[in-house]
Amino acid sequence: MPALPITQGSRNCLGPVPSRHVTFLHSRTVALGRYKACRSSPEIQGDLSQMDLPEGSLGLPIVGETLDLLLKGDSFGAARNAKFGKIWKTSILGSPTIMVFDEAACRKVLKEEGRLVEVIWPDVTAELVGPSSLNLLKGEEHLKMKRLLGEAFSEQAVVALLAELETCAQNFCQRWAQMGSFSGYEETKFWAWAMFGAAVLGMPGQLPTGRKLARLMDDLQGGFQTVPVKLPASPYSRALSARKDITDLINGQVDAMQLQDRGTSCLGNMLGLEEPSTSGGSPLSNDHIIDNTFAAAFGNASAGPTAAKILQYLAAGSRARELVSAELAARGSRGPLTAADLDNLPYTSAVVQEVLRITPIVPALFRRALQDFELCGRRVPKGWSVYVHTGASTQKYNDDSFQPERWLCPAAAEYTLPFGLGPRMCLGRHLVKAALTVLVIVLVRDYSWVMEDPGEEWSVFPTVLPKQGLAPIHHNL
Ligand code: HEM
Repeated sequence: MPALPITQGSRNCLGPVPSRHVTFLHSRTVALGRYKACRSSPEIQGDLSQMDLPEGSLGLPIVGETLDLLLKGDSFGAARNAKFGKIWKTSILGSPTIMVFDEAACRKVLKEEGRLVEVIWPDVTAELVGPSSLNLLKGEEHLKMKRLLGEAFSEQAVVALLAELETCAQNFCQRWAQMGSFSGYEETKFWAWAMFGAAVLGMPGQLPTGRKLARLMDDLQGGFQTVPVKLPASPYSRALSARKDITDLINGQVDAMQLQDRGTSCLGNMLGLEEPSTSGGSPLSNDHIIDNTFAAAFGNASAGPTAAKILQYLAAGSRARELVSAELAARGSRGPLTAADLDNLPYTSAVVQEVLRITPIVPALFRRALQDFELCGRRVPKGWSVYVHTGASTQKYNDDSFQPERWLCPAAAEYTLPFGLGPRMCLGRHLVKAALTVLVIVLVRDYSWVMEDPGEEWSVFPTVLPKQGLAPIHHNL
């Protein structure tokens, strides 16, 4: 995600910059009693000038604490959490920054998008994702487009895609069984892109689709992690060339849909959308369709690593696998999956929630303060970066336990915000939850596998990914 500082780009689900998810700041240890609990809503106050900034240090002039961050990686945030609590200041990657780990404060900041804070993206986002993408739209324009696109990615729209999601999951599970052993991280990436191809673009949910989109998206995302120099064969030129190839691919799908029928894909749904207007609606412009298909693709970059956790936690012998298996057996359904199947599998749904919670692939969201405001009794100054560590209370990488049961109790909603909150909440959440649930069902119902290293750790800085790629996994029928 970043020409932004490494961290800023990677943030949002978003995928942009998925290979630079900012995770080093998570809270392994929390200093109790060092911060004022954030109970009040973040209010703009008449005079905040007397209010203290959060504790912490801005480090050296210009470089701030960036070198410390690069040297210490994951422990950079953990050490400061232990010292300063759930809100502290630093200066990294050229920006004075407030780090927010308090769950209630995170929720409040995200809900105040557009009033107290706004999302920040690197300049190259306009070229790589597109100026009409949700990521770059702001204020009313963003809300209007989000509402409209919400119809193309709604729960109802996803129900119409269940057959495609099931076929795609079956294709990959069969492939993995035939492979005997494979790299879980790489293969779930291909699954994620084939799933995206099928559900969003109306392509076959098969390996060639997954491989092609994975390669193009790797090149495109590389554009966030390099200097934006357009020399032949430079990584940035490769990113722009990937953008062109994907645009051609989307246009090809649009032409085919207009000639035949729109089908049930999200792209087909977008073609049927009309921009609200007093003089009768007009179809969504081609720019909006293309750029928001890119926004969705960047979002989808988190789906593969999330699915990799399914392989890790539902391997043969795991308790979660036994309970999913028992739940599926009790339902006895063998025909194509239906919305009712997905609605009536509480433990299986809890497994998906837990897979999204543990080792979160999107651990922080990046904002800029639009004005001075108060948070947890401290002042957040206008213009500073604000890193919102969603689900911070549960981010204990490699030191956490997989317990789907936690989602079966009433307090479940407090555990994490895997899809963010407020106006910028994930557009693809219904789709990816359904896709992950279908993958869990097909895998556990029809296959079994063992992990060579069930306890394989995940690295968290600069990217959230399994240290050995979850390899190899041995599959048997
Ligand atoms: C496990 C997979 C996913 C995770 C964890 C995830 C997470 C998130 C999060 C946390 C945000 C909020 C970003 C912010 O507030 O700055 C977000 C936004 C977004 N996501 Fe996802 N996402 C996932 C999959 C998807 C998929 C499959 C799509 C589309 C098909 C998608 C499309 C988007 C878009 C377009 C936005 C931007 C929304 C806006 O700015 O209004 N995401 N996602």
